[in-house]
Amino acid sequence: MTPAAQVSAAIEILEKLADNRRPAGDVIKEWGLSHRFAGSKDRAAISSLVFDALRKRASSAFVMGENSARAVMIGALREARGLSPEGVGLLFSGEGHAPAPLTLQERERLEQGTLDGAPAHVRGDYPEWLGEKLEAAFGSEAAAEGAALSARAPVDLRVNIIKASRDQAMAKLAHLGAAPTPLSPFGLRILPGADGRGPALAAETAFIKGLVETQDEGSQLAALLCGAEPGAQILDLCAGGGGKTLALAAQTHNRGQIYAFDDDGRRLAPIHERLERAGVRNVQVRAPRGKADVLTDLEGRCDIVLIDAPCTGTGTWRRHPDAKWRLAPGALEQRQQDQRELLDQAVRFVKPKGRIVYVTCSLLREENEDQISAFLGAHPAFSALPASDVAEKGGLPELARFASPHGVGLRFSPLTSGTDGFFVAALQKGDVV
Ligand SMILES: C[S@@+](CC[C@H](N)C(=O)[O-])C[C@H]1O[C@@H](n2cnc3c(N)ncnc32)[C@H](O)[C@@H]1O
Repeated sequence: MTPAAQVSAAIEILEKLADNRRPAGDVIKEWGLSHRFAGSKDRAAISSLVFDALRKRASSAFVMGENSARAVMIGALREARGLSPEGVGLLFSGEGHAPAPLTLQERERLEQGTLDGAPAHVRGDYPEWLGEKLEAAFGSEAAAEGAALSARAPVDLRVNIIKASRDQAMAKLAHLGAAPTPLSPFGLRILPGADGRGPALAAETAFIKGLVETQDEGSQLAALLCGAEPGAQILDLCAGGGGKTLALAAQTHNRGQIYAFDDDGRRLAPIHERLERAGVRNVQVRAPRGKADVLTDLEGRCDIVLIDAPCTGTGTWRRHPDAKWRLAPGALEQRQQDQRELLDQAVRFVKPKGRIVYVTCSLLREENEDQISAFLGAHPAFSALPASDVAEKGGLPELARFASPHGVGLRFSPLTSGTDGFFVAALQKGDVV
């Protein structure tokens, strides 16, 4: 397919997405199945165009003065890809499978359209209904945070220190331009290409041999801030595919025991292969078994209970830009309910002086600081560790500068830390001295 035909396909997919709240990945896959002539490189290029347009959907529509899929694509070619009006015009030639030529008005908008006077939710490319909540979290920086969330994310890797040092892994990935991440001592970063596509990591020997795992730097920091020491008893209560479980196993140097649980057994499925590849030997996977309580034996025994809570994922919009437009207020309420229940459930596993580490990849106070203050109100036996103590325990005292301005915990975001958005709070059983 020509680049112009790929743009036509992206517009077709954006039209389908405008009518429903379906995940973009599903609609792109469907398009591929009904257009068999498109090869894998075409599909990747189309997917990248769709994601760029979704990242900048509101600002592109504003610049173009219209919110059709075509207008959003045209605007995003300028806003996300920096194409000149001439560059866009070359793609919109009307020849073959290219989209129809630019109208006079479209060209004019491309040349002169600006975000001057645009409201914060447009400048920040997020849904209007979330505006108040993001302002509660970020004040006058809400639009700037949103704009940072609407940029492309790099590919971050965590070096598996069970198998290699960061320098050794970096040398193996030098051909991809891998460089150290600024905050995590085990992170490597690979920047996306001009077309927005990342490297084919699954084919890399360093990945196949378990030297590296894909993990955003913010997620690496959240795992480090658990302060897990070799020999610790750790319950990873929302282990999912095991991203944090693997990081904790490396931090504990395979010593002690990590119990990986998730109430959705299907989500745990990839963990077995990942543990094997990483050379991890101190993880027990506790899959749910009907109504049986598979965690009873852990009551009162854990040094750390990690709750990597289900959340709105507002901190990961760089990687899942469709999620911001699909998010509905009801989903936020449901997640808050899940989080409250998980915090209550975690209590029974913590031993005296042990702690709950509560993590979300959300930026909303409702899912973060507010949850923690409600928990502390209901559970006087627990105290929040100050951000500086959490950072210290994680071996990264300099992270104390990310202390939340809204009370307990630490906050990371694309604008402040260059990572996905994450919130981390540690709640100790017993007084903090
Ligand atoms: C943010 S994801 C976990 C990601 C994972 N820890 C990682 O680092 O790759 C949240 C997980 O919580 C699980 N979950 C939701 N409600 C739960 C509950 N009540 N008990 C245990 N797990 C739950 C979901 O199935 C989902 O896999």
